[in-house]
Amino acid sequence: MTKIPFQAESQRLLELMINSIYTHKEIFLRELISNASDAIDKMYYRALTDDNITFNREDYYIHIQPNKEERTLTITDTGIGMSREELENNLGTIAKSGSLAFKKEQEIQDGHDIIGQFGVGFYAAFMIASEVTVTSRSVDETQAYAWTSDGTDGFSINPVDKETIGTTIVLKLKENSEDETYDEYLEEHRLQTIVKKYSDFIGYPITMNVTTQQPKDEESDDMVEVVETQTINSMIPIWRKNKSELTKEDYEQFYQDKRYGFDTPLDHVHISVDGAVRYDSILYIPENVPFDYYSKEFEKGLELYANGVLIMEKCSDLLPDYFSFVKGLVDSEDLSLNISREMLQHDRQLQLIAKNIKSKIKSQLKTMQKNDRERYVTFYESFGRQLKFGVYSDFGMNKKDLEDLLLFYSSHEEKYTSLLEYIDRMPEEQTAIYYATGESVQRIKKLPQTEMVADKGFEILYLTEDIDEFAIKMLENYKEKPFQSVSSADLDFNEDQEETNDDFKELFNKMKEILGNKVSDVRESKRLKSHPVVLAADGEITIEMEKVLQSMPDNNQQVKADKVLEINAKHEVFTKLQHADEETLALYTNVLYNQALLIEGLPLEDPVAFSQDVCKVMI
Ligand SMILES: Nc1ncnc2c1ncn2[C@@H]1O[C@H](COP(=O)(O)OP(=O)(O)OP(=O)(O)O)[C@@H](O)[C@H]1O
Repeated sequence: MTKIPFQAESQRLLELMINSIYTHKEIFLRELISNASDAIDKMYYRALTDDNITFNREDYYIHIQPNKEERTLTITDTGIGMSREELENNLGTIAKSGSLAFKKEQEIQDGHDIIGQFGVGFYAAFMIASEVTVTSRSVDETQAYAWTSDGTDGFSINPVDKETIGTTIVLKLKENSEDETYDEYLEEHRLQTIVKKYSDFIGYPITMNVTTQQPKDEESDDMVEVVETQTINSMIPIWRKNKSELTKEDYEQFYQDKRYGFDTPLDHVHISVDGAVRYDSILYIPENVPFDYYSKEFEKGLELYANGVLIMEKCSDLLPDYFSFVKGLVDSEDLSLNISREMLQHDRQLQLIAKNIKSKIKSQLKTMQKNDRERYVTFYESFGRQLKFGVYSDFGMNKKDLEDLLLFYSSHEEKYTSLLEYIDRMPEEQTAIYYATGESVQRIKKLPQTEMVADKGFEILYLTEDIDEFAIKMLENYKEKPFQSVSSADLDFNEDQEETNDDFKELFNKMKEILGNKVSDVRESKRLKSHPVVLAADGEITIEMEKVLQSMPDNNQQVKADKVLEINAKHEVFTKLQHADEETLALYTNVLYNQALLIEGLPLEDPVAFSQDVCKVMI
């Protein structure tokens, strides 16, 4: 039989893994058991929709058998099996395409990365085996096939006899070397320990023929070796266990086993509800942003089990988009097993669970925000953006749910603050929540607009992300305090300032004429102290929003802020303007306007003309 080569990328990953110095080689068993358990799940699920198949739970198991003489370890399952094509496709391709391209080779130091991020599952077998044979018979076929490979260049597939449906994997262990003894995977006790450690919660019995010493007969002291088949896992899924029996490490281990992420979760919630709807759930808040989180490929959702049987891997209806980073599962006795995806959407039980879960996540995050700020900031730096999207999307429908979870970097002690903390610190005479937008905190701090507000002793929120101002605009106010941009043209807390005098007005009109429709108005500034000029915006669209909208690929080019050029009448430059002849006034006006654009981080319309204007001023 000719050899079929591995796909190029699989081949490369395989080499990396076989030769990796990955120290936790024992996880190969977890991978194979987990595949076996999935295969039985599939069988169970199939039985629900196919009347020709009956599923008796007792008939389904995973059996592990070491053979010391032959140095083999065999893992058998009674799952759904694989056809010839499935063997070729499923075991010929490693992980998802593009995964190697994503991870640069030098970043893969110990294999941990590959296993964690992409789930190379089955291939982990080659860390300990020099040859792997997978004999499988699919539920849909009478002919079985054997897939064999030494993991180097390819595999072969041959028809073989197999009476029962399911899969048997024989691992021919590698020869022991100076650094590694592979014989340990032939020891019953070692295998039992690995199963207990990683696969205890698997919902089907994991059996093994275990040798024990027993008295020869009741009266005798003589012992004999007895071999009996034992179930070595407890079969109670972790989510059905009592919270008090579980440690933080158990939850973290489960997170890793389930490959919810490669990181250590920041927090978890274990919920057991026994009310109008009964369910158990474990939810995790990851620490790191998954590599595909902001791509189209990312699918949100929780695993959904109906009474211990996995019926959906990513049930998206269980999570609102703004909590799409949450990982975990829900298991409910009340869900019907053969429910379709479409029906599930309208299922009342599921809607109740989703609602419940949403408020649990919210309160968990609030608690973290209150009790462990450092951890919350880590969370927020990863996923705060998603919360702000949540405030903004669906026409602000969820803003009340989310406003207390938001943090903004603030001028007060230069750290993150919640909105509640902000208003608690507000002096009595302050009526609004002030914010300033810009590319970075450093840049915002230097904005002329912030000067007067800061001088008044009012705290300013520094908004540096694209989404920030959109979210703020959607919120409108927080506990009845309106949000006010320090750049907005109607910012006015200098009540005692006199009306702009008529002479000034005439000058401003002339300047407006010079600038034409580049600005909607030229006015005296009420916010500037030491700077001569600034741009403000009239109306709903701010300059920062204009920048964001213009940078988007859709046709937002038309959306422009109504820009107002504000002049500081107390600045020396203003006296110059007052005494300038027509030509000089045009020159100064253009220079000032361009300076204002630069301060805002807006592009100059004609940099060359600006440079020439500056030279003219200097000469
Ligand atoms: N024991 C088995 N019975 C039936 N199908 C199997 C078995 N083992 C593997 N497969 C099939 O081979 C595929 C590839 O397995 P592999 O472990 O490489 O990745 P995976 O299980 O899909 O992903 P991951 O390991 O990341 O969860 C599986 O998706 C499954 O379809």
